[in-house]
Amino acid sequence: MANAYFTVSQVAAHNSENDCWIIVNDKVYDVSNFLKEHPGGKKIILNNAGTDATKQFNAFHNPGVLDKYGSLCIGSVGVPPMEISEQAPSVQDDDERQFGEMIPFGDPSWYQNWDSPYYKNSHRALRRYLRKFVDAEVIPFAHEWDEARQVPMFLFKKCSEMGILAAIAGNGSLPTDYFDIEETILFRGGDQAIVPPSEFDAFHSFLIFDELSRCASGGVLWGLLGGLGIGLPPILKNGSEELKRRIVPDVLAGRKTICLAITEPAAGSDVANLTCVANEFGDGFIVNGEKKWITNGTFADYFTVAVRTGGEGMGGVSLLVVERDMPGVSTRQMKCSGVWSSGTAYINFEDVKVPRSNIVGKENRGFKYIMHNFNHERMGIVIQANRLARVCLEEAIKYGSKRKTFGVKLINHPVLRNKLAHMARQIEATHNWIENVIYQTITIPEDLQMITLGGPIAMLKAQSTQTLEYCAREASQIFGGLAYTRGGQGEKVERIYREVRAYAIPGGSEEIMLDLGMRSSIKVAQTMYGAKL
Ligand code: HEM
Repeated sequence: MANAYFTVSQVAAHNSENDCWIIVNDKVYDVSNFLKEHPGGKKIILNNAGTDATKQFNAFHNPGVLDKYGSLCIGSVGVPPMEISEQAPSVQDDDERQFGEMIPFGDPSWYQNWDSPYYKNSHRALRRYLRKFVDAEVIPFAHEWDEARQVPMFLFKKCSEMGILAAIAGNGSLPTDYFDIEETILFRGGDQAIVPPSEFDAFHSFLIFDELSRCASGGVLWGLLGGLGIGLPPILKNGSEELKRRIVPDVLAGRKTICLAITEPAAGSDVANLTCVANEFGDGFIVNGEKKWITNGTFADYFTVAVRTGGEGMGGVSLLVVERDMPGVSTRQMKCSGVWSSGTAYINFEDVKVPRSNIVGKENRGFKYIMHNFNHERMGIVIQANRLARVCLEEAIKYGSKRKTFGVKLINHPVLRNKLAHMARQIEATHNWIENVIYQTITIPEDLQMITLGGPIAMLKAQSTQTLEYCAREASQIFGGLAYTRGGQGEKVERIYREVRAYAIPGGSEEIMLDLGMRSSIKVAQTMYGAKL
């Protein structure tokens, strides 16, 4: 029926409460049974029964609403298209210089006709694939999942099938020993793959985070990738082969989930002072302590836990994999301002017996592994924060182009354009810095990266979250009351505004990031580049 075609006068005949059709964007909707459920009321639709209500619809909704109510669509206005015998030539990948909706600064500049040295056809193909997925399968449900405080498990499976879980865990390389590349949508088929595995690089990982972040929900992003993105890499990098074989394939297949448990009620950014203790016990450890604000902790099967196995300070810290079904593990979901669907947990370990085979790498080397992981974690936060800021700008421009005050569209008020310009300049500056750093992660040897990139990445984190805070605030001002209510047209901006702190604090607070960034950069300049300071 959705392929049916109707004339305007056919639609006009359905204009009563029991038989009510409307046209929106050339599609015909039978809303007869929906009238009583319509959140905006029945009358307002009935006033437009049988007519083209596109203009009225657009004034009150985001276009995405219709994706969710697709079942109401019964066809289109007009006549069926003629059969085309030969397929029209498609746009060549190389020609895809324009991609997306062309809202100014609503996408990175290489989507909007600018040249870039960083991206190839495989990046363009990945971008196309992810956009379709996020538009159809994530954005329409983000609000629902957030309100339910849970990301559905089928999404893990779906992301595994695509190859996204493996791509994120590998951070710039694919952990091919632990998943079957030919089972994934993105990487199967060798050179013919959407992303040929031999071409996979850190810009593909960047794109995955960036495109997924268009869902405008830190809860969904962290719910899906927050635990895996930081909990699995230390195991992949430092764990014994036996530990990796036991854990990694299940997590990459979306059958099991993992999280990283470092922060404690009294130890956040000062990791070296953590108190959760693992004492030797037989051929293993007995773990006691608390962890707090642990992303995915509510549902994770595995916890990569920072524990004290030695003396005070950083030299006494190890990483240990604790499993949910080990006696003495309990978790409870915390009530946070934002990122509701990410399963943020408070965790108790009470006399949990953990076999020695679950230690990650060497005993008392955990601090180094954590520090190494931080660059990766922070870059994930940076990329998400900047896209969320971009979503705020995009939403504000779209809304400002339809909403009028005093007879003038919001974007035609200089005072509001000024806000948009300040948002755009910060987002673009941050984006260019991100690309520059990512390029260095490809060109600089890995052991040097920790030394030379640690400082800039720390500062970049502060840069991106301050940009996010600014954009979320200014977009909220532009949306007015709509950004003060959950759901509806201001849905994305309202949610992002609530999530700013979830980006500005974890992974290192802005204050610590800025100080660390400068301290480390001065040291690198003196010791490596010969600056006489
Ligand atoms: C297929 C047809 C329609 C669907 C599926 C639909 C769906 C919705 C939904 C889900 C909401 C809640 C807010 C949101 O999520 O955006 C809403 C609110 C609303 N709708 Fe509709 N709607 C339809 C048609 C219309 C039409 C034709 C009009 C006006 C002529 C209209 C006017 C409103 C108003 C005034 C609100 C309240 C907005 C607010 O709270 O600020 N709707 N609608």
